[in-house]
Amino acid sequence: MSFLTCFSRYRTIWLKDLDTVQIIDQRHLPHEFVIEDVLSLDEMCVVIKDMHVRGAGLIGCAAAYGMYLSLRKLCTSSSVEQVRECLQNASKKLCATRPTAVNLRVGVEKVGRAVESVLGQNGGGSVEAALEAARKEAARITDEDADFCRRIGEAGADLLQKLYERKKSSASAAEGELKINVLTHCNAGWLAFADWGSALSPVYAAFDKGLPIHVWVDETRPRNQGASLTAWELAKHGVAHTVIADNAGGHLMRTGLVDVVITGADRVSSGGDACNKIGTYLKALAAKDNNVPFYVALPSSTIDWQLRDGAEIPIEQRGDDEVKYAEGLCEDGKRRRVLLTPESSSAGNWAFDVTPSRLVTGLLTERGLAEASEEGLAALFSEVDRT
Ligand SMILES: CSC[C@H]1O[C@H](OP(=O)(O)O)[C@H](O)[C@@H]1O
Repeated sequence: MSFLTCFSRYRTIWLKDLDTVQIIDQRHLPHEFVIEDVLSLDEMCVVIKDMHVRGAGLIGCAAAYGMYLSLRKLCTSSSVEQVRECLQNASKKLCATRPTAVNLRVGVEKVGRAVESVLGQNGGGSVEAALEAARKEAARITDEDADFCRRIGEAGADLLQKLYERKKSSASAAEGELKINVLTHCNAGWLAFADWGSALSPVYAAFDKGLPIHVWVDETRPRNQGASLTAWELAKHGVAHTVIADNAGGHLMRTGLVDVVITGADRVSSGGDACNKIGTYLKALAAKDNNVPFYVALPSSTIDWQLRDGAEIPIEQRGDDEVKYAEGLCEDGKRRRVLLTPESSSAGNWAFDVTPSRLVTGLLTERGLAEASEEGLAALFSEVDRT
């Protein structure tokens, strides 16, 4: 079995046995592949907050399994009231870990509702029934996340194919030299979801169909998810890519080296504003100025139907050490953290920004492409109750 085949068999989260959730601890990538056992709600909160797992879809799945793990600690004779209390406490703790990606809150709420539906039956249900309902719902959310992302890939590959055909008909380069250049920011690949990814899923689907494709990978300071995770994923899949400094994108767009920008999102408002990793907004501005299409790829679980204006999305601020220090593998093969700034300097660490819908060419969802507007999203998801 090749290295690639080996990794393509992994999802990012799974249940090993009824007491143990397993995850890939992404802090060690790209240099080490480490699987971590998560045994309790409190451990899951640390895993999410300290970003052993990250990415909107994946933290939604992790939070759902966190709700399940909280119930594992109850004794079988616990009352319905104790089950409800336990879930309320778990929900509060999980929602406090990372505030921006809406998938986390949605995962927590869905498990809460699934458990409530069995508790409500015949005036009271057992702890076993509650546990089984929570486990099933967490698994369902995870499967759905993977399935939505796979479908985003199919829709996005068609889009990339069309861009390629257009480029072929207008380009002077020989066909053998033609390729589609995608620029992406942060990591919205399979590591950020249960599987496949959002922004990278179209890249994988197009590559697997034989489309010549190359990806410009923003390093994505301060945590470098592009340099360490996106580059690792693409390398494992065999996709040609080049890691670039975060500030290079504007120059590349201006000199015709980018055909399309595709990013993920942590929360999209019902009006089509897209909140994503800090720096995304600047890429969207540069894309607009250079007529480069700018797509945001997301499963519908990332849409916050209750929030119309992206300016209201809570922006997570993380510790200043993430900006002041960089971490990596040294020449002696050891991993170290080094200080980049004067010891006394303070640093600001806004983790996300919001790109207004007017800068977004389209939203790539599991149901296909939507215009980035209230009308565009409503047309694709007409069944959703927006009240
Ligand atoms: C929507 S998936 C990937 C998404 O998650 C990243 O954030 P983080 O690594 O802080 O969890 C980033 O915004 C990506 O686009």
